[in-house]
Amino acid sequence: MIEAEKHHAVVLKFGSSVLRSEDDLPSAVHEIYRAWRDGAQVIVVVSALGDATDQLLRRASRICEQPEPAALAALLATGEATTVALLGLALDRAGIPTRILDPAQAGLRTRGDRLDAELVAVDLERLRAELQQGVVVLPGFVGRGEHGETTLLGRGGSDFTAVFLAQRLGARCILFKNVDGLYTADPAAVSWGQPRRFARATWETAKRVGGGIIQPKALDFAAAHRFSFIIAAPWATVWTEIGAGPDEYATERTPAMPVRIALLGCGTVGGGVYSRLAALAGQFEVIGVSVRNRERALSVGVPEGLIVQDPEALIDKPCDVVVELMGGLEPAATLVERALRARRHVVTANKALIAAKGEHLIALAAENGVRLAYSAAVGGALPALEAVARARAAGPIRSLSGVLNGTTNFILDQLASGMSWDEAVRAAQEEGYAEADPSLDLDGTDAAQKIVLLARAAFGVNLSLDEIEREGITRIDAAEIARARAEGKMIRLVASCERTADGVNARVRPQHLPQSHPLASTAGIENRLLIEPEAGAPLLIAGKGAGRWPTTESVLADLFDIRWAAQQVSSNEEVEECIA
Ligand SMILES: NC(=O)C1=CN([C@@H]2O[C@H](COP(=O)(O)OP(=O)(O)OC[C@H]3O[C@@H](n4cnc5c(N)ncnc54)[C@H](O)[C@@H]3O)[C@@H](O)[C@H]2O)C=CC1
Ligand SMILES: N[C@@H](CC=O)C(=O)O
Repeated sequence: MIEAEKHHAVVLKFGSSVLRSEDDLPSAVHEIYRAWRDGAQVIVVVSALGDATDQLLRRASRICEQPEPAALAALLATGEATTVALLGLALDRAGIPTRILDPAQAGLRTRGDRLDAELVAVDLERLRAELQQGVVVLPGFVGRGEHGETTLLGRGGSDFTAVFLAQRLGARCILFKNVDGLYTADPAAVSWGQPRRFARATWETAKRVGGGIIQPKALDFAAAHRFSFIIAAPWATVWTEIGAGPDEYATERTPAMPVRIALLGCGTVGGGVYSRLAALAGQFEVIGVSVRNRERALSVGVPEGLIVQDPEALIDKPCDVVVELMGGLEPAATLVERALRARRHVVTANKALIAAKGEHLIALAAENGVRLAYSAAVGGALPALEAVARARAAGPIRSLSGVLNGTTNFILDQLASGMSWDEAVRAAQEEGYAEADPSLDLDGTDAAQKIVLLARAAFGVNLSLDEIEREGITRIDAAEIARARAEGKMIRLVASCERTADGVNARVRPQHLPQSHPLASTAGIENRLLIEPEAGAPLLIAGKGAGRWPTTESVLADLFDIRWAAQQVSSNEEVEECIA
């Protein structure tokens, strides 16, 4: 990851070369999610998809040969507005809290030519307030003139929007392109010779050699404000920093091989993970999928040739990462142990496994020099373990409390809206929210397993499930929910733990929360976690905690982290070989 985490805020700009169609939206979501999970406040600036702007221009010219700027600006702005809306939907599917803004809401004021305007102001107060609520997505290329009219920033103007916003916010800025940085000449246009990539280049050099890669107005603005930014391809492990320089060529590395993955389990989450890995074939290669139910695997497009029945044989095949998405304690525990001993990294979403055997497996991974990653085991897309780790690094934590089970929260909402118990449970199962055995959700076991993982991250203790006092939602009915609502309260299943003089205490139980409580309005499959430090302000985080796509997002982020780390190691080895 490109140092987004060191900055409080990061502006990520996705241009038409990387968002060619709706099919590219999930890949942009992976980049956005990783930056958000790392604790950055994320502002996303988008262009129109692919050649949408050209198509709109052709459409305009079919109607009127010399269109009036007001109408043309209004028409072209729909390209970016469409991408913003579509990306908003893709982020929602992934369970990431998102705020969509239009140029007027963002206060993006311009001056000058209506079709080639200069940005002069942005409503920073509004932006900062929106960033407290989630990832902010807004259109590039479009602003509002002095009288509120739609204005455009000239072709490639989304670069200008991104650089301008980042400079004003004091944020990091990454412009994602379909090249992994600035080259001495456009690699797509050169018919002979090998253009060289810059690791670092001045604004002037970028303007001289950049051709169409960065909008000249964005470069002029950056140069005038001595503002550095990055040009990268999605999932880049290399990039170019455009700034004060001096110019420096990159040491070219051997292109990275795809990370080889053995997938164990292809149900709700495994099916989502497989379909994304298949779409990311340049980065990952699935070498086999171990399943119990062939039909389910075939239905998400796993080819016959990849389906295997013997998970042990699959783990023993040459591979880099084993992704365990079968769930339950056995055979998952035995297989994960085998994978770690064979020096495979392991990614899992299995909280039952990590709650029961985490201490042992973490030690085994360390002994074998591999990673055991399990972000998805708590909170789906909610980056709960990461937020707790950051809070702990900043100072001692007093307590944690959260709504950590999506199924029960969803069921409580369905009961409140008139559904019967059986219907509500069936709906949670059909949507893929519930555990294979839904009683684990209903009786509070799933939330208790999650609080075991969080207590380990917050306090370094290994609680056993038996130590956790727990009560689920099985005794709650619609009448009790209605009574609570009449008193201005919401019933939520809350898992919590805190340090006391006697150690760490944890519990799971339904609570009647006043509307003003930060967990009271947790809706549907949303999860929320409140982290209270010994000193300083509490932190509340939210995100979708269950379902195929939120959980897939989290598993994918673990895999991208492993890919990133592996490439750092191999490029360091290459440098050492050169020195030797
Ligand atoms: N569904 C969700 O929203 C979330 C699930 N998780 C966790 O992710 C894991 C997977 O959950 P889901 O995909 O929902 O479950 P699922 O029941 O839909 O999928 C599990 C798949 O693994 C297969 N499987 C089980 N044992 C196997 C074996 N021995 N060999 C080969 N395949 C085997 C099953 O046939 C099934 O297709 C679980 O640990 C769960 O707790 C975590 C976060 C959210
Ligand atoms: N069954 C779990 C799935 C995610 O962990 C839930 O409903 O929260």
